[in-house]
Amino acid sequence: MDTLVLPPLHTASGCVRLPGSKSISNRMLLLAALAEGTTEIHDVLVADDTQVMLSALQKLGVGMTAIDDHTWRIKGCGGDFPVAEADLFMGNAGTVIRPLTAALALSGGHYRLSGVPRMHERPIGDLVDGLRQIGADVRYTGEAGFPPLEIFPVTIQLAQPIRLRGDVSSQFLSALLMALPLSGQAAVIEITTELISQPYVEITLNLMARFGVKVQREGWQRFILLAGQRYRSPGVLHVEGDASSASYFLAAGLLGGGPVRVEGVGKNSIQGDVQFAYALESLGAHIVWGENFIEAKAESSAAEKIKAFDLDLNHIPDAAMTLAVCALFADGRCVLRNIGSWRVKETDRITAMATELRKLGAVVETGGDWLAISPAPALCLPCTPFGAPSGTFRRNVAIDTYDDHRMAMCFSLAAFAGVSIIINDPGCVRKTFPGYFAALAEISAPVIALDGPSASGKGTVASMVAAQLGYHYLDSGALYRLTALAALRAGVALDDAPRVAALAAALPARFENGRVFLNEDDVTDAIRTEEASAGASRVAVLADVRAALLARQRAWRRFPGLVADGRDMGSVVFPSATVKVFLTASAEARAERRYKQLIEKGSAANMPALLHDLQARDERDAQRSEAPLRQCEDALQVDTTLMDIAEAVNAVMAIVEEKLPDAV
Ligand SMILES: O=C(O)C1=C[C@@H](OP(=O)(O)O)[C@@H](O)[C@H](O)C1
Ligand SMILES: C=C(OP(=O)(O)O)C(=O)O
Repeated sequence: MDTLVLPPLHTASGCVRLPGSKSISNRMLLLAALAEGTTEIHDVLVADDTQVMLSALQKLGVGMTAIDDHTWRIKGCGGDFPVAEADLFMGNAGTVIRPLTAALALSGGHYRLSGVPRMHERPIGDLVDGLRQIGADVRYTGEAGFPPLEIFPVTIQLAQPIRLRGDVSSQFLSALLMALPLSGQAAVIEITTELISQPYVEITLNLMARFGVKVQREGWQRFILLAGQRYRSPGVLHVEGDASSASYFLAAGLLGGGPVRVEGVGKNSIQGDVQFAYALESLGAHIVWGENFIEAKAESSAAEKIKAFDLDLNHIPDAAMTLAVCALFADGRCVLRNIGSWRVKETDRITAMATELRKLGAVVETGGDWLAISPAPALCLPCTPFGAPSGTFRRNVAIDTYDDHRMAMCFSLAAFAGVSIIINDPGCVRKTFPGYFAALAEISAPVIALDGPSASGKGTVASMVAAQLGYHYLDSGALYRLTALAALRAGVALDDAPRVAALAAALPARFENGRVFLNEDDVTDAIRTEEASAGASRVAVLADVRAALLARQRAWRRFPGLVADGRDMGSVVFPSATVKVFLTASAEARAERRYKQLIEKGSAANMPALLHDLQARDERDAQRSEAPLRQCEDALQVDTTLMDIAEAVNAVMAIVEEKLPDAV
């Protein structure tokens, strides 16, 4: 089995661009297929659950074109699927099997729907009961009440109100609501129980309205659809960022100090899971709402535990799991109520959560629909940005994830206790967020920023420190050299900022085993020539180029950590770096090192000229308006004038040991 070892995490800050919402993506894709006209949907989630929907629609003969990974053009078929008989694979996607069962039951075809073994344990009986009341012929081919299913063509009759249970999953109501307009008849749904997860039904009603179908709602008990309503394409649609996925980063903002900003959802989101932010506020987070972002940070900079809570979380069943892991950091017993639906999701989440939280030392009580968590005294830590005590709590605990993406994602947050956590089968996040761990690393993986003037030895020292720690290594100067080389090779003038920046943004660069490639071309030596060096220094003054390379450099921040060397690592690229070192040496010492290097290579060298060049370069680097070379206030200086390489590495390692003891 694959495992991921997360290092102890201490701080989190930065910005995460959220992937598209699963709930919105799958609804929009289906409604676009059921509509008349062509719909272009942007920012569609790329993950297993949406792939299941796309593959099913494709198999049903719906006309679909991928404009790019995230953008689909769907030619609606008005509910009349071109393929009238098919076997469809539903994976473990509730947002696919429930709505498609209803839509196919009304479509007049013959279909078989099956999924992964866990899908065959997830109930669908209430939906099938509802569909049978209108004459649908849906049969269980395995155990009654559960997929797999077989659907036969019939004539639908909507004489009576449909009586539907709403206490197992809201997806049954959403599914019926989305399918009923296909009948063209008037319809009434009466909910015979409490309706859980209500905000998801609001998403359904909102998106149906965008496709031109209105539903009258009387409380959460009666839903009325007038006859003759048909879905019509609204043209172009955008999917919001996923609010459930946002919960992990917002929680990281609280546990790791923050601020952490998620982009793609904001105060006008149609997803109920944005209400997670209010719950987090009651734990002590400071939340800022924007039009298209939410930001979280710890309320106070003093060492404080987060506040214990007792909350009804029926409205945010998915994001609620994130709160269960936050409870590890609370100052008392926390209770999560009204979460019975957890038992029938990707796994029995109440049991799974209790089992894994106990491994971390928490005392956990469970009921049919609730969970209470009393953190182990050792895990009752002050918020870790302010320094976690070490050595007293369980480290290297292996967390089982039960093929449940949310188990993997929310337990990653336990690493903010300053302990390393092993996530078993981390790939299960592919259900809704394949890039989750990369995104988490970008805001939380430890960074050691090593800045300094040219020839200070920072490249050699940084790569040796990275090797000792088992960290990744970013040679940011190489990116500027690569950009210059790419421009020279493409015949682009080095001061043509827009064109050089475009090259930088799309640089087909690879770093492998100490070699550097542009496409398939090994350019390790080519980027070290005088021409490339001079070019690098020219393109590095262009603001557009620096901006284009910023995201690329930040993407280097991966677990277990990063050593980054350059001139603006601590000031611009990784301002929240845990360790910042300014590595310097007298101009004379640096010129002498250069001189020796050149002589060793058999090149001609002239000491006074080298010294003059270095001083001129220092001056240029310090004076430039974009990210000038300077020592950050929070950086420690290491002067290597009188040191050899081993001594310089030791000096940096001593700082790392002090600031990041668990890395060494
Ligand atoms: O309709 C939806 O998009 C969803 C509804 C919720 O399920 P329940 O209604 O079963 O709680 C939620 O847990 C699921 O991830 C997505
Ligand atoms: C419950 C979930 O998924 P599904 O859509 O399969 O119900 C979930 O994503 O947490």
